[in-house]
Amino acid sequence: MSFSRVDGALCVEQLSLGALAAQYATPLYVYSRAALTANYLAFDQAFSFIDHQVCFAVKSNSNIGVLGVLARLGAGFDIVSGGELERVLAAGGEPAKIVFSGLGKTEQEIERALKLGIACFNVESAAELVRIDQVAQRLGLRAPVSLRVNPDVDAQTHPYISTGLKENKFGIPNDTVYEIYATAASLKGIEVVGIDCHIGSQLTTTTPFHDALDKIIEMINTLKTQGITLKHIDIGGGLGVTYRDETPPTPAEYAAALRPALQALGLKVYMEPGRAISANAGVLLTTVDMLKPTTYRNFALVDAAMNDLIRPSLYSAWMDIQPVAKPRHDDVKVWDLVGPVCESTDFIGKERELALEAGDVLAVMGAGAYGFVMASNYNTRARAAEVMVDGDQAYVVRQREIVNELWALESLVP
Ligand SMILES: Cc1ncc(COP(=O)(O)O)c(C=O)c1O
Ligand SMILES: N[C@@H](CCCC[NH3+])C(=O)O
Repeated sequence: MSFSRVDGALCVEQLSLGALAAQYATPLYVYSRAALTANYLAFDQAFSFIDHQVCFAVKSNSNIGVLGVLARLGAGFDIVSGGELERVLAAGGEPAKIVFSGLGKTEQEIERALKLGIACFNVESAAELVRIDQVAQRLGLRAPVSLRVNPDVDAQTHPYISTGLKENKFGIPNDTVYEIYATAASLKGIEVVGIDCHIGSQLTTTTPFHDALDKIIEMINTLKTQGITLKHIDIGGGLGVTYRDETPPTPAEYAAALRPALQALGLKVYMEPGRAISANAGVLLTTVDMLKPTTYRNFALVDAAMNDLIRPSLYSAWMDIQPVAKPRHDDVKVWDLVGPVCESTDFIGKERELALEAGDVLAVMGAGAYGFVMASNYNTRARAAEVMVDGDQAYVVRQREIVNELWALESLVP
C-alpha cells in the first residue's frame, strides 16, 4: 500500500503527507511512483498470456513525470491530441508504442504522428479515414489504422462517461462498420491493422467488457469472410477503481474474464487503461482555511476548489477525504467541504463526518486520475503544484503557477 497511516499520520511511501503540505503548500497533487509502477505492472502481468501492449491513457494524467515513470517500465501510450503526443515524446515514450484515439484528429496531428511512426490510428469516422489517407498519400506513407467501433453496449456507468452506446458520439456505429472497413482496405494510404473499442470509464463489472468483446469478435469473423484480416485488437480502457464502496475487478480478474476469447482469437492485444493505473496513485492535499458553521449546514472552506478538481462538481463524483493527521479534538460534525470559487457546485465533498479545525490538512484520495489534467484557471486561480514521491524522496514534477503569469498571453487594447 503506497498510502498508509503510520501513528495517525497519513503517509505516501516513506513521507508524511502533512510534511509535504508544509513544504510545498496546498493545494498540492502528490503521486506515488510505487503505486503507478504496481498498477502498470498489474496490467502487464495479467495479460502476459498473450502478445500485448499496455498503452496508458494519457488523458487521465499527463504530467511528464508520471508518463516518464511509465515509459521506463515499457508502457505504450493512448493519446487523443498532438499535445499529448508531444508530452509522451518529452517523457521518453516510444512512438512505436503509441495508439492515437479521439474524434477530431487534425491534418497537422496526423502528419506528425505518421512521420514519427506510431503504432496505430484509432479511426472514429469515414471522414477521418479519408483525411488520414490523404495525408499519408501526400507523404508517400501508409497509415496503420484500426476502426474504433461502437458496439452499442451499456457500460453501466455515469452517463457522462459512457461512450459505447449508439447515441454517443464515439466510434463507428455497427451498421456501417463493414462498409467503412471495405473502404479502408481500398485506400492506398491506409493499412488496416486492427479493430478498437472503448465503451466507457469507471466500469465496475466485467460483463460490459465481455459483451463488447463478443460483438467485436463477431465483426472480426465477418471481416475475414470479406478478405480483411487483422493483426491486433484494442480492448480500450475503462476499468474502474474504488472511490467509495465499488468493487471493480482487479486487472487480473479483468484479464481472466477476457482470456478465453482473446486466446481463441490469437491477435496481439492493445489496451488503454487510464484511471486504473493513475487514480489511486495520487491524492490532492488541501488545507481547511476557515470554518463557517450555520444553522442550516456546516461549511468548511478549503483551499482546493472545483478549478483544481472538478470531478465532484461535474459528475457528482464521491471522493474519499481523509485528514492527514490525527484530529486535534473530537468534536465530530457533518461538514460540506467547499472551495472559494463563486459557484454553488464548487465543493469537493458533502456531508462528511470530520473533527475539523482551521489549518487542518485533508487528502482527497484517488485524485491521480482526471484530477490536475482537468484543472482550470477559473476565477484566476493559479493551478496547483504536483509532486512525485519515490521512497523517501519527493520531486516537484510541476511547479505551482504564478498568478501574474496567468494573463501573460493577454494584452490591453490600444
Ligand atoms: C479512447 C479512450 N481510451 C481510454 C480511455 C481511458 O479510460 P479509463 O481512464 O477509464 O481507463 C478513455 C477515457 O475514457 C478513452 O476515451
Ligand atoms: N473525466 C472522467 C473520465 C472521462 C474519461 C474520458 N474518456 C472522470 O473524471 O471520471
